[in-house]
Formats: sequence, C-alpha cells, structure tokens
Amino acid sequence: GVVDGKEDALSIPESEIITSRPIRLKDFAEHYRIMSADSDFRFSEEFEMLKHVGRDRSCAAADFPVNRPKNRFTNILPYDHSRVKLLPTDDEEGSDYINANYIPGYNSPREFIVTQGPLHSTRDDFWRMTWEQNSRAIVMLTRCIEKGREKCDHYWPLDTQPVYYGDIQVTILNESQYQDWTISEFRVSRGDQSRMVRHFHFTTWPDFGVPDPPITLVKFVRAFRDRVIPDSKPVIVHCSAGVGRSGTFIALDRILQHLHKYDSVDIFGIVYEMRKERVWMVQNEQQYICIHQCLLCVLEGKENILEP
Ligand SMILES: CNC(=O)[C@H](Cc1ccc(NS(=O)(=O)O)cc1)NC(=O)[C@H](Cc1ccc(O)cc1)NC(=O)OC(C)(C)C
Repeated sequence: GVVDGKEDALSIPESEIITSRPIRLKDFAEHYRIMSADSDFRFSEEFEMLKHVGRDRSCAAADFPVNRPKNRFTNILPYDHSRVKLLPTDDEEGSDYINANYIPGYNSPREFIVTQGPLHSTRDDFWRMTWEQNSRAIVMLTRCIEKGREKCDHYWPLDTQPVYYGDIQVTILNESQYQDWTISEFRVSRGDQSRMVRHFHFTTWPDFGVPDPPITLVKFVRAFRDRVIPDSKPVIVHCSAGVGRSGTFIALDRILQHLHKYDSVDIFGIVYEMRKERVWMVQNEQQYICIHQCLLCVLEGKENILEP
C-alpha cells in the first residue's frame, strides 16, 4: 500500500527491508562526518527508515478499558507480544497489566524491562513487577517534575523511613549524589524475604533532548555497568514515557560492551531491534545522533578528559 505518498513498511517485500547497517569502527569517524554533513541530512534519512518498525503489532491489553488509566500517555502503549505480565490476582481482568516491555541488551534477549515512569496509581504495580521479576537494579532517566510538569511519581521513600507499596516494603539504605546522577541502595522486602535493589537516577537529561555534553551519558552508563551485578535478572529502565531516554540509554550500554569484542557497530540495527519490542525506542533524531556522538567520543579517547 502507499501511505501519504510513500510505500508503507507493510508493502515492502521482507527481503528488501533493511534491518541493519553495520559500520567498521575504523571508519566510524568518517561515517559520522558523512552522515552529519548538510545539517545531518543522512542521519535524518536513516532515522526516518525506523519510523514504521514494529508499528503493525497489537496493543490490545493496553486498550482494555480497565487498563487505560494505567497508561501515562495515550500514544505510548506496550505491544502485547513483548509486554511484561504481572502475576494475575484471582482472574481480575487487567490485573496482569503494566505498561512495560522486555527489551534485548548486549547480554541477553530480555536483559531489560523498559517501563513508563510510574503513576501514583501504578506505583504498587511497579514494585510488584520489580519483586516478581527479581530485578536488582532500576535505572531512572527523568526527574519527577520537569518544567512544572509531573513526569514520574516519586515512587520510593522520601527519607530513610520504610514505606509500603502494596505488600512490598522499601527502605533507603544509602544514597550517593554526584553532579549528574544519584545512586542509592534500597532494601526491598516482602514478608520475611529481603533483597537489595540499586537505583541509578540520572537527573540532568531534559525530556525530548539529550545530555549536555553527550559524554555525561557515557560516564553514567560506565557508572551503571561498573556497579550492576551481572546476573540474569532484568534491569528495569524508565524515564517518563519509557521510550526516548530509555531507548537511548540501552543503545549506548549495548554499544559500549559490544565494541570490546567486535570491530564494527550497528546502531541502526540496535534501534531497529528495540523498536520491534517497544514503540519509539530512541524517540527523535537528536537522540539517535547523540548515540553516535557518544561512540565517537569513546573511540577518540575523550571520555577520560577531566572537565574544565
Ligand atoms: C511528543 N510527546 C508525546 O508523544 C507524549 C508521550 C511522550 C513520549 C516520549 C517522552 N519522552 S521520554 O520517553 O524520554 O520520557 C515523553 C512523553 N504524548 C502525549 O503527550 C500525549 C499526546 C500526544 C502527543 C503526540 C502524539 O503523537 C499523540 C498524542 N498526551 C497524553 O497522553 O495526554 C494525557 C497525558 C493527558 C493522557
């Protein structure tokens, strides 16, 4: 079919759909120069090719009337095929629903769970998901309030007093504040069981934008990867809608691990794969280019330069 004058993705033969565009690391600087020429003309073209990826998938559960209030935004709904299901409570319709999808990482096909910033009304579901999925790390990429708008509920305690979220108790054990992020450790308990969950909160990433300078994101990903315990438990990543900043973070985390073992990198393919699992992962062109800028800084050895 032809939609708005262009062939839509469904009409292109499977064999002709481009799903990856690997670039050799030794050619990456030149690749970046070519793509960014003429006001990022080729970056725009390449990012446009990702527009329809995944969009043919159903979001039926998200659309159940009982689940609609659980979605922060009307246009950011989880695909059914990759959504995270809560353990249902006595066949209550919608009791298994949370706006969250499994996303592949460098280490496993379900390394991450990407979710929206909890609403006040869904924060108990958020902690239930964290417990049921046995997650030991949460990456938060938004502030709770930005430009006077609520982007995310403050879903963890305000001080060291324990707080219950449903039947799950959360206690802040410690908190380390840095210039652009805060790393905390929570004790998360249910009944007589307790676990430690690390909270990695990036605090200076504007919605719809990119960290300034991009190297700050490289340093945060390093800080996260150096501290996260390598295990098979999914890492929970969220921002406000759980698409733009979350997708950008995961893409960079994959790339920084990948380049130790391989001599090429496929940023287009990584974003393509993520968008098959969750809508709009890496939301805009600026974020897509930022991933390339971060990699360029690392390849040029700029990440260890002390800021002025
Ligand atoms: C461009 N903004 C949006 O699309 C946001 C959802 C969103 C996406 C990504 C991000 N950034 S993030 O993923 O990095 O947190 C924030 C918010 N959606 C809304 O604000 C939507 C409106 C909308 C915008 C664009 C569109 O194509 C369809 C509908 N509004 C909306 O859902 O209104 C409520 C909250 C009152 C129910």
